[in-house]
Amino acid sequence: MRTIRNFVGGKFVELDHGRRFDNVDPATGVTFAEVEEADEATVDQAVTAAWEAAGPWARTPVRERAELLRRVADRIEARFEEFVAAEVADTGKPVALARELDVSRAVANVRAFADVGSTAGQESFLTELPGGRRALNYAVRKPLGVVAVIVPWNLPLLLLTWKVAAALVCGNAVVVKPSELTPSTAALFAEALAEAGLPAGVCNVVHGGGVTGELLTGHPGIDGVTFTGSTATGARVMRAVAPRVRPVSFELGGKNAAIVFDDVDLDEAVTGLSRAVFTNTGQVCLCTERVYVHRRIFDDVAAGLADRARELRLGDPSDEATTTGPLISQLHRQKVLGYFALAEHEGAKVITGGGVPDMGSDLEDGSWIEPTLWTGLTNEDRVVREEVFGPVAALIPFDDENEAIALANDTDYGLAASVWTNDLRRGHRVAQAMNVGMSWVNTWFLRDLRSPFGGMGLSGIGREGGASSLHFYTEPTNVCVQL
Ligand SMILES: NC(=O)C1=CN([C@@H]2O[C@H](COP(=O)(O)OP(=O)(O)OC[C@H]3O[C@@H](n4cnc5c(N)ncnc54)[C@H](O)[C@@H]3O)[C@@H](O)[C@H]2O)C=CC1
Ligand SMILES: O=C(O)/C=C/C=C(\O)C(=O)O
Repeated sequence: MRTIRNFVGGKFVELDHGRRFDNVDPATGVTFAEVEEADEATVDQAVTAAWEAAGPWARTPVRERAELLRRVADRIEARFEEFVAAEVADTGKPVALARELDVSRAVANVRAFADVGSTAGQESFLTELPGGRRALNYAVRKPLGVVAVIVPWNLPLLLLTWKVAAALVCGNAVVVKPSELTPSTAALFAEALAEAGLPAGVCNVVHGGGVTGELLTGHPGIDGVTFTGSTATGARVMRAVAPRVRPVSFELGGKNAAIVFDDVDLDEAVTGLSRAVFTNTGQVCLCTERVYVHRRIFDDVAAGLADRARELRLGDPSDEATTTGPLISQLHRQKVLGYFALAEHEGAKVITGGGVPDMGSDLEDGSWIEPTLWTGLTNEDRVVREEVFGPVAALIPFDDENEAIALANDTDYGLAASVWTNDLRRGHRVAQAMNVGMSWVNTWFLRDLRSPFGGMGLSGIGREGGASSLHFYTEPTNVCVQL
């Protein structure tokens, strides 16, 4: 069986402590690789390698750093299908989705940050003082140093490249910890870095779960942490870095709302909502789990969305026609099934799904789940308040715009929202009234990588993307020169 190793100081290292964990295909339940777990010494070596590489890398001209990143993007593109296969094996997601979303976005992320980083300007102000004196203020941005990058299992390569490319173009060195459930594309990415000629130690990859994560975030050599994952783990990371007061960037969970007004083109809205609820088996932080629908079209939207759910093709992820894979693990399925039971206990009417599908003998040990829609719930119910992170949504009627806004904003999260209407003014007005980091009108998950991305409330701290990433991954020193 293949062994996935840690990448430290530009090399894959073999550990002799014997601690390994299984890499399981969630579509079949079959273990197909094993992974060496990074212990304290390995994490320390990775941080030390990063620390030693950080100075020379920061002094490398930004256009050279950007050029190197473009070579990394070329290497991912050259090995595109290998990356796709690795992502499919780790996550069980359909091959078409891995191509269209995960690996394409990885290439785009790396190129986007090469561009953003190498074309960024700096702030400057001409300061005019009483008596005609003048001064020039300008800010020089410096990398943080060594950044810990901790990413989850739902979009493993997309999220890894989103953070690593931005950190590197800014002149930081990084230590990345992918999820223990999805280590494969991080290992391939390390190979792509070496092929592109990234100096040893600038990017290191350590494997493991929460224990390895804590060794990394608690390491005194870490100068900043960027994390995507659950709110509970985000809080633990914050506690780990608090004694050394290091900057954090957190993109956490969501309980995202869609608002559907009665002037929509029904077919178009239902198609968009179906993407928003079911993409990646509902395992995207941006996925919609609350759909507020104008009462006049409530039954039509519910019926239309239920039809779309039934049309999804669950099956072998390597089949080009498959639209929907399993959940990431049996453990996660137990959590989602717990919410199915809770929804029924809270009085939900299940309009489609609600259980475990019969997938036939080859896939029966996978963590499959039925796309599920509920009506009959209110904002008081726990399933309407807590993140499920599965292919589920509650549909709730409203009577007017103000009520819809109040219902959508009635949450402790604040990541994303979508508004569906053909009234231009209402679209802008309601999108702006959402207490979220990202608000879409008549679409969902349409991304411009230069835009700020992140959430408020329990959904996170800070923004990444475009200039927001450059701000997080650097510290400005303001210089004031009297003229
Ligand atoms: N993007 C998102 O919004 C995501 C949300 N989730 C939510 O979180 C729930 C739990 O999923 P998990 O895999 O347990 O997410 P998690 O937040 O615990 O895991 C994310 C990453 O953090 C690492 N990690 C875990 N404990 C850590 C610690 N103490 N210090 C540093 N790193 C640590 C994990 O190994 C993984 O790499 C899901 O059911 C879902 O609701 C999960 C993944 C992504
Ligand atoms: O488009 C992006 O940059 C990110 C999308 C999704 C997540 O961050 C997530 O699911 O965690």
